[in-house]
Amino acid sequence: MIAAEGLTKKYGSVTAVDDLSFDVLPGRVTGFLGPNGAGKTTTLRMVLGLDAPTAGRVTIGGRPYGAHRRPLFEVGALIDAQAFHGGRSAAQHLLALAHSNGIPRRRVHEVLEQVGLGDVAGRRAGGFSLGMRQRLGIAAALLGDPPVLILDEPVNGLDPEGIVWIRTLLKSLAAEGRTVFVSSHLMSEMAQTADHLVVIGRGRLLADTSVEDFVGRTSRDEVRVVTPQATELAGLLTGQGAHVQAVDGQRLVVTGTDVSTVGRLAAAHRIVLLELAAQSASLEESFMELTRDSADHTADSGNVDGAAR
Ligand SMILES: Nc1ncnc2c1ncn2[C@@H]1O[C@H](COP(=O)(O)OP(=O)(O)OP(=O)(O)O)[C@@H](O)[C@H]1O
Repeated sequence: MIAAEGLTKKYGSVTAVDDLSFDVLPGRVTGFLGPNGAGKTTTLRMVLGLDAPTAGRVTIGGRPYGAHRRPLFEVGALIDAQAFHGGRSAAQHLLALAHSNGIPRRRVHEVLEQVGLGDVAGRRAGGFSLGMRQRLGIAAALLGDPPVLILDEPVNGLDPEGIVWIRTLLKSLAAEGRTVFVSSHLMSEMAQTADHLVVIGRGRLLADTSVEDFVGRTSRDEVRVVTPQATELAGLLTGQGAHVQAVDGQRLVVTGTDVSTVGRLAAAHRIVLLELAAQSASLEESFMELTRDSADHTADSGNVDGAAR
C-alpha cells in the first residue's frame, strides 16, 4: 500500500502539490488522474524518493521509499521511459539493472517476454520507438517482481494494440494482489483500466473514489427542452427542485430531473413541447468539469477544501 499524508511540494512560489492525502490499496488498479501540470509527476517523484516533500510524508508498505533495503523488490516504477543507456541492448540494460540489485539473470528473459520484447532483446534500445521504450521501462519495473507498481503515463506512445496490452497487464498485476498506481491525463483511458481513482487538480485532491461512483457522481444528465411556454415550464420545474437554465426565449437546459418527468409535467399543464431530449455528459466532459471547477475555485478563494466535493 502507498500512503500519502499532507504531501506538499513547493518550487519557489509555485505549489505543485498541495496538502495531498490518499491511500493506494493492493488488489486493484488505482488511476492517478489530473490535467497536464496538475502535479502527478511531482507526487510520484516524491513517492519514489526522487524529490523531497516540502511538507507531509509518503510511505510504501509503511516506510519511505529510501528506507527499503532492496527497493526494486518492493516497488517497480516507470517514470521516464528515456532513462536508459541508448547504446545498450534491451537485454543488456535489464541485465545491468538486475546485476546491481541482486536480481537473478533469468528474470531478464522473463520480463522481456512478458512485455513483448523477447524478439528484440538483442537490439540497441536507442533505436526503439516510444512504445518499445515504454515496454522496456515496464520490463524494468517488473524485474524485481515487486508487490507495488508505479507507472507515470504508461500509455504514452503506445499504439491501440499496445494500449489494450497494458490495460490487460495492469489488471492482471492487480488481480495477483499487487498495488498498481498509474497516472494519466485521460479519463476515458482510466475508466477502462482502473478500479479506483485519485483525481487531482492544481496539486489538490479533487476525488478519491471508485470509478463507478465517480461516473455516477459527476455525470450530469441534462434535459434539453424547446417550448413556446418556456417561462411557465421553467417555473413548474424550479418548483419541483430542478435547476433550469434559460438558453434563449424558447430553449431550456434542465438538470436535477429526467426527461420523462419533464414530459409528464408539460403534458399535465398543457404545455406545448417542440423538442425534448436527454443528453448525458461524457466521462471526459465530467472529468473536465471537475478539474475546471478546481481552477475556478482556486482563483476565487484560494483555500484548500476542494477535496470535499
Ligand atoms: N523542478 C521544477 N521546478 C519548478 N516547477 C516545477 C518543477 N517540476 C514541476 N513544476 C511545476 O509543478 C506543477 C506540476 O507539475 P507536474 O509535472 O508534477 O504535473 P503533471 O500533473 O505531472 O503534468 P504533466 O501531465 O504535464 O506531466 C507545474 O506547474 C510545473 O510547472
